[in-house]
Amino acid sequence: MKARIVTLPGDGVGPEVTDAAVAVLKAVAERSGHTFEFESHAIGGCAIDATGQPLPASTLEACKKADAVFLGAVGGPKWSDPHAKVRPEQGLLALRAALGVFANLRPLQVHPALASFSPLKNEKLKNVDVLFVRELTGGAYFGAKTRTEDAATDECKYTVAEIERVTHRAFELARDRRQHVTSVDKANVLETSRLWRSTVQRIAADYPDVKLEHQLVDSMAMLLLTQPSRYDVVVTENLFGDILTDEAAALAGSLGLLPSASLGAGKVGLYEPIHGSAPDIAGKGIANPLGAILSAALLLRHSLELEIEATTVEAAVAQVLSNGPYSRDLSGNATTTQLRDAVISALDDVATPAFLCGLRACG
Ligand SMILES: NC(=O)c1ccc[n+]([C@@H]2O[C@H](COP(=O)([O-])OP(=O)(O)OC[C@H]3O[C@@H](n4cnc5c(N)ncnc54)[C@H](O)[C@@H]3O)[C@@H](O)[C@H]2O)c1
Ligand SMILES: CC(C)[C@H](C(=O)O)[C@@H](O)C(=O)O
Ligand SMILES: [Mg+2]
Repeated sequence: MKARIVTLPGDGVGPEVTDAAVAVLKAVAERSGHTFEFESHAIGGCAIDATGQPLPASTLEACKKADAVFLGAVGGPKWSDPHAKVRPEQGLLALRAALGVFANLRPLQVHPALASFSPLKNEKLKNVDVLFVRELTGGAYFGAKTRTEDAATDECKYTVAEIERVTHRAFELARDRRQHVTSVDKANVLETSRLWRSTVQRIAADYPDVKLEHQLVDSMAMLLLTQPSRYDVVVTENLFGDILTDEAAALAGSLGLLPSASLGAGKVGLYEPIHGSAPDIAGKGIANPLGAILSAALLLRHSLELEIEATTVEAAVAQVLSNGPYSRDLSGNATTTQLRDAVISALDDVATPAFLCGLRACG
């Protein structure tokens, strides 16, 4: 197949991990006979420096025309003045809104070789396989903001329609997994959460084969650490999902490991590792690229519908996690490019005839 992929490397370690993900996608294309065309555009702090805007119109236009968009990370201390009028993160939020990608899928699995990096004991790490479905285009991130000398507000608003569409997505995903949805809210305090809970409860009636439970976000933060294998699909609002998934990454062993796919009703998906621009390690060539590479696998699966190719990349990453090399966040010495090359070389070990044929209908 032929696909056009827009890359938005962004700031800090963003370009370093994007380079690795693109190299893996190119290696997949070479081996399976697909043609992927890449086009890079500016977003975030580097776009502010170049154009004054965190999401230049030319970047957004290119993203809307693409088959899929891959983003590294945005932000950093250079653009973090609390009084700044424009911020890199605004570019990312505007992009998510413009693409209408309301469902942010963040899968968590724990590789057995990384058990010692997790705060959990071995027994509790067994069978951890959680899919977070984070609402991505509503809530406090997108409500009205006010600021005076001595006060500030961020409105948190959700409409029924916004809750319904992400809930449907979560239940559909649960049907193909272990038929269990946990909806996380703060319904004991927040009106938006009470609307969330009643809407999720109503939608659940359309999916009698899927079990629903509700959990308050504060206790969920604890349960995620103490009983992670209890959870299958976890659906929650924007801010809670942001926080819980960084916590989830700690269970996996490093923030550098978790991927994400942001999907909407339209064709274009946005793919990014869940970590940020990691200013403390940027430019050193030591960022862990595996979250970015796994995001590329999600791109293959969800936007290009190349399931065999996606599974092959995931198997290659799993092989690297079993055998090494490991990056600094996992107590190794491997650089970002060494990890990238190790994954590409592992592709050849795990490749199946179906992968090598791609859509060329060989044999
Ligand atoms: N999607 C995004 O673009 C995104 C996501 C989160 C944060 N940010 C932005 O990134 C900037 C820095 O935020 P932060 O420091 O709170 O979070 P961060 O995720 O950038 O870093 C947190 C910690 O995790 C480490 N880390 C992150 N990614 C890593 C990787 N791939 N390999 C190894 N270690 C890694 C960092 O070195 C740091 O110690 C902020 O401007 C924030 O807004 C952007
Ligand atoms: C950079 C920031 C706007 C972003 C978010 O909060 O959504 C990030 O933390 C993430 O998890 O993708
Ligand atoms: Mg985050």
